[in-house]
Amino acid sequence: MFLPRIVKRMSPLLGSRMSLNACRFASTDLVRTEVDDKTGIAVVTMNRKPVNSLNLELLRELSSALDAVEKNKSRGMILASSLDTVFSAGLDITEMYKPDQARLKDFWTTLQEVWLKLFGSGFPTAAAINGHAPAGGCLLAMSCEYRVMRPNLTIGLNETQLGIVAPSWFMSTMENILPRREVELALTLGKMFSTEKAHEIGLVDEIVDTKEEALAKCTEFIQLFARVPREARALTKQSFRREALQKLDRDQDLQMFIYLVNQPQVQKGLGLYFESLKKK
Ligand SMILES: CC/C=C\C/C=C\CCC/C=C/CC(=O)SCCNC(=O)CCNC(=O)[C@H](O)C(C)(C)COP(=O)(O)OP(=O)(O)OC[C@H]1O[C@@H](n2cnc3c(N)ncnc32)[C@H](O)[C@@H]1OP(=O)(O)O
Repeated sequence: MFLPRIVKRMSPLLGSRMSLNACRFASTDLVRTEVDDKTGIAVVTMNRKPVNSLNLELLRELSSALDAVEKNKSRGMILASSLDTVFSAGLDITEMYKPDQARLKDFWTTLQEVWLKLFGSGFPTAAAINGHAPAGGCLLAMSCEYRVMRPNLTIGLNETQLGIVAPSWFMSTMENILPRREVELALTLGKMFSTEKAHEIGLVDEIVDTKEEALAKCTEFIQLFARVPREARALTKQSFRREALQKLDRDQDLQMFIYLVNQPQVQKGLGLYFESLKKK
């Protein structure tokens, strides 16, 4: 259970430029939320070693962090990772391989919830992609309004490479950024883009060398909205994203997921993939 701890502290996060700003922290082991008092922007940092794979607990805490950002009326939110080379490895395969059925249901429902809150948020969002972002990691980054990434990393929806199918709302999220043709190719190939290629096609907005620069660029993006009336901005964003949001029929999607994941050939594929990751 996520219990936000709100305390005043000096920010160690953004280096010397921001170190004098007092921050409010609402943190757990898996997700750290820090609101800069000067900018009013919350940085939500995923912290699940070794690769921020999204298990039920991490998803629950992300969901609570998004609620806290909304409730605190933050000016915006930056999603980041505490890890040096991985933003998020996507869904935790162990949640889907030989799953406990009740937990599997909870897991998928919580993932839906996180996406609905992040993609559908009224506040501005940006992703500081300071590491690889395959599959579910790419979904989180794409659900934000702006993406800043370090060089020589990879990002994409690689599901077909694993023998599984990205749910239609993963597809709609990519389609909110890239032209349809590009999305179809990326999805059918299960393409992982380099940072540089992702920037060239517009999947990523800026490339920077360090995490600190990524956070600074995300901050600049969010500050673009400083003079735009908050409600008007929020309703415009939500209206623009409504079609994608409304297309998700949560019950039907859950049933389809449970059915497909439990298919013997999908279980076999997930098992082989998981083994190959371990042997790497
Ligand atoms: C027809 C049927 C259709 C559908 C039904 C089924 C499903 C529907 C749902 C579909 C949606 C899926 C979305 C997903 O997100 S699936 C997950 C996809 N993720 C990946 O493919 C990423 C895999 N990981 C990597 O590529 C690398 O780990 C990464 C580049 C992120 C980092 O590399 P690095 O070299 O730094 O670390 P590794 O040595 O590879 O890994 C360290 C340990 O972490 C474990 N690991 C990695 N990724 C995962 C993961 N996603 N889940 C669980 N565990 C993971 C890895 O095994 C290593 O473990 P140890 O060996 O140290 O024990």
